[in-house]
Amino acid sequence: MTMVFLNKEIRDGDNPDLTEERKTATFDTNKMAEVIYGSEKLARRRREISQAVSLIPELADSKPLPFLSRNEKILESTRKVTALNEHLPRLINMNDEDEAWHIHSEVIGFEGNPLALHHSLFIPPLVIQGSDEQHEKWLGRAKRREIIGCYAQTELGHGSNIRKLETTATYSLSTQEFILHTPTINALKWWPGALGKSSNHAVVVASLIIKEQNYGPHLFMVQIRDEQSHEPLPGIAVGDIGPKMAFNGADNGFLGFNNFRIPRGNLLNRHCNVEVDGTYVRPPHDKMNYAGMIRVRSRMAAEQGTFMAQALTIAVRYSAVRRQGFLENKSQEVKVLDYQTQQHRLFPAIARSYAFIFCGFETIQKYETLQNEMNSGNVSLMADLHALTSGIKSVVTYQTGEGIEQARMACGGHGYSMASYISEIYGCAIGGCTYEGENMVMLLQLARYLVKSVELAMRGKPGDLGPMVAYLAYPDIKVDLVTGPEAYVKMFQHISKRQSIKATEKFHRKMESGVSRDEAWNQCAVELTRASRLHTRLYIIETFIRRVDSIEDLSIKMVLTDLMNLHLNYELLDVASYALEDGFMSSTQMGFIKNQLYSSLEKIRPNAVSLVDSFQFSDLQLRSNLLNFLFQVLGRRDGHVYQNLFEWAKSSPLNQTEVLPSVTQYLKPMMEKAKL
Ligand SMILES: CCCCC/C=C/C/C=C\C/C=C\CC/C=C/C(=O)SCCNC(=O)CCNC(=O)[C@H](O)C(C)(C)COP(=O)(O)OP(=O)(O)OC[C@H]1O[C@@H](n2cnc3c(N)ncnc32)[C@H](O)[C@@H]1OP(=O)(O)O
Ligand SMILES: Cc1cc2nc3c(=O)[nH]c(=O)nc-3n(C[C@H](O)[C@H](O)[C@H](O)COP(=O)(O)OP(=O)(O)OC[C@H]3O[C@@H](n4cnc5c(N)ncnc54)[C@H](O)[C@@H]3O)c2cc1C
Repeated sequence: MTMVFLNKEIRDGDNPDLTEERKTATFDTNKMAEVIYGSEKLARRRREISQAVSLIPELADSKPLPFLSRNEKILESTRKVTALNEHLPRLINMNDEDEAWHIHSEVIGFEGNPLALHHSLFIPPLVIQGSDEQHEKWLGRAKRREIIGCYAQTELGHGSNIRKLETTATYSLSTQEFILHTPTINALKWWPGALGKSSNHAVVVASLIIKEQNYGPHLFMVQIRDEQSHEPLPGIAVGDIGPKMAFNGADNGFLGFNNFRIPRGNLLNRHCNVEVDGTYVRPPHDKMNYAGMIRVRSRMAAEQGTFMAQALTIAVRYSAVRRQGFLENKSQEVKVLDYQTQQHRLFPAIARSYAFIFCGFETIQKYETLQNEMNSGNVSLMADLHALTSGIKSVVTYQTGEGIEQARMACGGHGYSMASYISEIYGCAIGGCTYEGENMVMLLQLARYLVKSVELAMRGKPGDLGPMVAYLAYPDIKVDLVTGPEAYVKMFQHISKRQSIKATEKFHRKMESGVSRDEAWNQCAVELTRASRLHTRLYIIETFIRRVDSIEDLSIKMVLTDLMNLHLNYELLDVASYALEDGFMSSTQMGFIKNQLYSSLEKIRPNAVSLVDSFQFSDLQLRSNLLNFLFQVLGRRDGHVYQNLFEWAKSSPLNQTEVLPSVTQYLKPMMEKAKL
């Protein structure tokens, strides 16, 4: 059986415009996939999994998802995820999180499903915060999916400020239980994915109260529904919070407790504990209970890079088959991908997708190191990684939203149709600006770290700065951008350093003028968030350069160098005003950057389709299902867009009858009345 991804193997039936694009590539997409996903084995496994899934009819969508009601979406996503469950052990390595993620996104798409958070937010905190005994009790059951869980932290009244969560877990000395209680409407848990209708367990975050003292947010394992009847247990109110911008195949929920009792052993107590007599045993780090959030944020760069890559695959392929307008040759309209404006819309976003994925691999590895260190009691890396991942999650989610929106606009009218699938990807990805820490809030967390680092540098202690911020103490030496990437890094370092120092100095001046610390912080917050973004963008650039440096295959290195140069020039141009302001960058350099950018667009043009093909998303993943639905969508690999759009429209439920009730009940009488 042939794999459907090779650019060498060009299928006869493909749109000739796309075939032509694939022939111009200077590299092999399978080789590029190895670089994107980390190794030959990982890339091959993804292809094998996609191939295997495409051969199992019950894993295909039974209808185009946008035509389903909310109830149907939940039913359909649950049907698919439970069918998938049956096949999983045969299709993937069950201990491999990346394989699990890949296969779920193949089968489920972006609509969400009632088990998505079971694996990403219920099991991980149990692993991280639960003791061996607690693993024994719940982990096996959770992994076997005997129980379904979610992560219930956010409340109606509080999401960002976790210290003010109002759900209480009060220790009862007499019964050695915790009493969970929701004192007000505001204290209802609100938002947790899969809580509304599907889960029967939840990791609940509640303020721990012992002898009237509040010890802050802690994690508790709570059974919320009966395992047989699935009815909520007495003392529990639970339900769905209604439709959302996206994720409508998932049941985000609310949850309230009325003096609901759980055993003392349900406090997840690997790192902290409440002893029988109510003695509190502190964790080794104050924010140990937040470790799970660092984990999720550390995965967001790669995740969001992949979301953007999917939208770009759709937009770039479509742009290569969409012909409109003329350039020099007036006998044939051009592919819209030949317009410089179209390239400027799409190619920098392709570069960012690659950059985010490369950066993501580094942050995931950093988290794994942290996890190992934490397991042996060393929490010294937590602050650095919290700062880094706070910045990264904020920058990548925002820029991914921008990139996907550009991809949609680049598809013109058809991008606005749900047949493009881009709006669904956008709805899901843009949620990332909010979930796992609202972006501004997280940028301000990184800013705390930057301000402290600048203060250290100011106090003449550059040796105390961690490697990520060492540049804050570097001297300013002008650079010649012609010399290559290192000069770009130095220019970016100058910009980032200057903004961090400016924001810190402003903060200090405010306090010196008598403004309180908190108020001064607020009055500098915009400048502080700017510093955080610049620092993070610098970090992403550095990870991109590191990755390209490490590549041995020459053809891959050359095209990735083009992509990296595009990224460097695009990013620097975007923030150039910071360096022009103090004369660090000259207007001649500014002109150089622009010219480099335009020349990068030209260099990338012949490789554009193959750069997105290299992500190796199957048509199923892009909701262009090969088995059941030959008529979806814009991003299909074979490029046959128009006839499939027509089939898509014909399948709309509105077209199942010629005359709708809206006409007979309202329009017809109106027109009749007008004739009288
Ligand atoms: C299956 C495939 C299908 C494809 C489709 C699907 C795909 C999408 C995939 C997933 C998406 C689906 C669903 C999304 C699920 C979302 C879940 C959630 O959102 S869970 C809830 C997340 N909530 C948050 O993130 C809340 C954010 N707030 C906070 O983290 C804290 O409140 C905040 C802002 C950090 C402040 O905490 P606070 O206790 O008040 O601390 P201070 O600000 O006072 O800081 C004190 C010091 O502590 C340091 N700190 C803070 N946090 C940490 C930490 N985690 N680690 C280490 N240190 C930390 C802080 O820096 C301060 O240090 P200094 O005093 O400055 O030294
Ligand atoms: C799709 C989705 C899935 C989710 N899944 C889950 C889940 O599974 N489990 C769960 O527990 N939660 C979940 N959440 C909730 C999510 O984590 C919170 O919505 C998020 O942390 C933001 O908190 P908030 O809603 O309180 O926003 P708010 O904090 O109310 O934000 C509103 C505005 O106030 C600003 N703001 C707030 N505090 C500050 C500050 N200190 N400084 C400056 N500005 C500030 C913000 O920047 C924002 O502009 C989910 C949310 C979404 C959208």
